[in-house]
Amino acid sequence: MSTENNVFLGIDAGTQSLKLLAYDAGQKEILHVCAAPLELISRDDGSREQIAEWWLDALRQCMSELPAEIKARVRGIGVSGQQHGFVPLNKAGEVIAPVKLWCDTSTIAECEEITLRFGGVERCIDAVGNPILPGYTAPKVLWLKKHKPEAYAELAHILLPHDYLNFHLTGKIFTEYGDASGTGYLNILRREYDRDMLAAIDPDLDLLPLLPPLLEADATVPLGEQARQAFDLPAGVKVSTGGGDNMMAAFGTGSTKPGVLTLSLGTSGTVFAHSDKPAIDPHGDLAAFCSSSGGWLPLLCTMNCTVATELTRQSLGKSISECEQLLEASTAGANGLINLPFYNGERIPNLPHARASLHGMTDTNMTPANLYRAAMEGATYTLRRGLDAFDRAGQQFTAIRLTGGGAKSPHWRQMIADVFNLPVEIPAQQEGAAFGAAMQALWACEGQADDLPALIGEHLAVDETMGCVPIAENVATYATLYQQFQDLLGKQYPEIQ
Ligand SMILES: Nc1ncnc2c1ncn2[C@@H]1O[C@H](COP(=O)(O)OP(=O)(O)O)[C@@H](O)[C@H]1O
Ligand SMILES: O=C(CO)[C@@H](O)[C@H](O)COP(=O)(O)O
Repeated sequence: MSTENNVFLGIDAGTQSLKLLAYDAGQKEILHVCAAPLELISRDDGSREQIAEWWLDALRQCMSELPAEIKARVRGIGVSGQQHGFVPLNKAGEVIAPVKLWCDTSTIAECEEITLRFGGVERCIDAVGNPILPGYTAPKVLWLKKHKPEAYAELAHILLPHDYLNFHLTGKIFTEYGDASGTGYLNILRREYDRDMLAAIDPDLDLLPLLPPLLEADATVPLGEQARQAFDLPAGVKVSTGGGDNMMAAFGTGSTKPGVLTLSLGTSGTVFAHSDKPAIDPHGDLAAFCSSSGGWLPLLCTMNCTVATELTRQSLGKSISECEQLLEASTAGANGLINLPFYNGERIPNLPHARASLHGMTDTNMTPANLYRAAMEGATYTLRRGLDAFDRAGQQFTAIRLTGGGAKSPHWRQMIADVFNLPVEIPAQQEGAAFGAAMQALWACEGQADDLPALIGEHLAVDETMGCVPIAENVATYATLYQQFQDLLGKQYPEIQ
């Protein structure tokens, strides 16, 4: 089928903003990108929540900015969403509680309870593929039962953020394997909901009927009439299944075939690669997720990526460009300062109780430049542990595709190349998750399911001017510094060894 003039929309509901991207598949051109910021509710008990209606407000705002001539050419929409959030709906389809997000660490007790009932961490990993961690959806469901019993009594549907946006667009409740694999209750080996895990979450209620049906990755659902009218879109628009933001970034960076390592520098930091078979990490560092293209997507996620750089930047009262200058004015190792950046606990390493700490402070190194560099280095070293995990699994890579807001920083790009000792490539289409969602929509709506990597290869370009290669001298320095960071981590948190 011809893609001439056809436009595909990618919607990415990230933690800090919702973005809308319009891609002209015929001209291979991004026509429009806009974003609406999102607030975050943070409490000292580790709660990190958003109100689902905020995402709809943000979507309405972005849609209202999309020019009518582009809207008229829209054929498909793909939705990317921050993973793991629990959107509880009642029978009427109304959201009955604030959404606990991927970065919420208030459910440590619930994780322990579910893990114990299921038979221990090893059994969770062996049977289902993943341990039960505070970021995942499973403990959030038990948390609602324990902390908001009135809401739990009304619970009729358990959705994820991107499922909820799809529900708003289509009027239909469904999900897909990628995002569902981040719940903790999808058995990633059998690719079905795990009844034993559901019983471990709530032994008193059969949760299975509350879960959305799983659609295949290349399925589509018609845009609902209500959304079509509200957004002033043409008839015949289809919505693809979408997926978690990392699954969509896999489309947007080319990690839809083995051998391409993607690193995302967003609120969270992630390192992931496509796998044609289930990839279970016995250490539990790589989450055994499914992809949203029919395969699997082993992934390491840290909760403190631009969280670390942003908190430091804000406390220094500097702009992003001033912080770039601070990086210029500092050298590898931040003159001895080391930041263990666990501001609201951490997913990997699994330290939900941890708090950030600064080490090696002297009367000469406490400068804004060293503080900012140490935050960025700490966030980078925790991601470097992802490459170690892929090494242990026998997967090697020749380059890194970088995406997420932090990829805009030239100094961070060079730091990644030096710490990972791999060339860094920057996709020309920079909004990896939103572009990936548009690519999934193109793939599914135009019936081009046969050769996804070829389709991606046709549309995805690498920006040759923005890439960088490791600098030998820095690689050697950072190898020593990374080892120092690892040693300090082991000393501070012996439980992770
Ligand atoms: N040049 C830069 N240097 C460092 N961080 C940056 C730069 N540009 C953007 N960012 C950070 O990127 C983050 C947003 O990234 P994004 O991937 O959009 O996040 P999310 O998807 O989690 O909402 C913000 O915290 C922002 O400060
Ligand atoms: O929890 C994970 C991955 O397991 C996070 O990557 C979230 O999906 C949030 O993404 P961003 O808002 O940082 O893009």
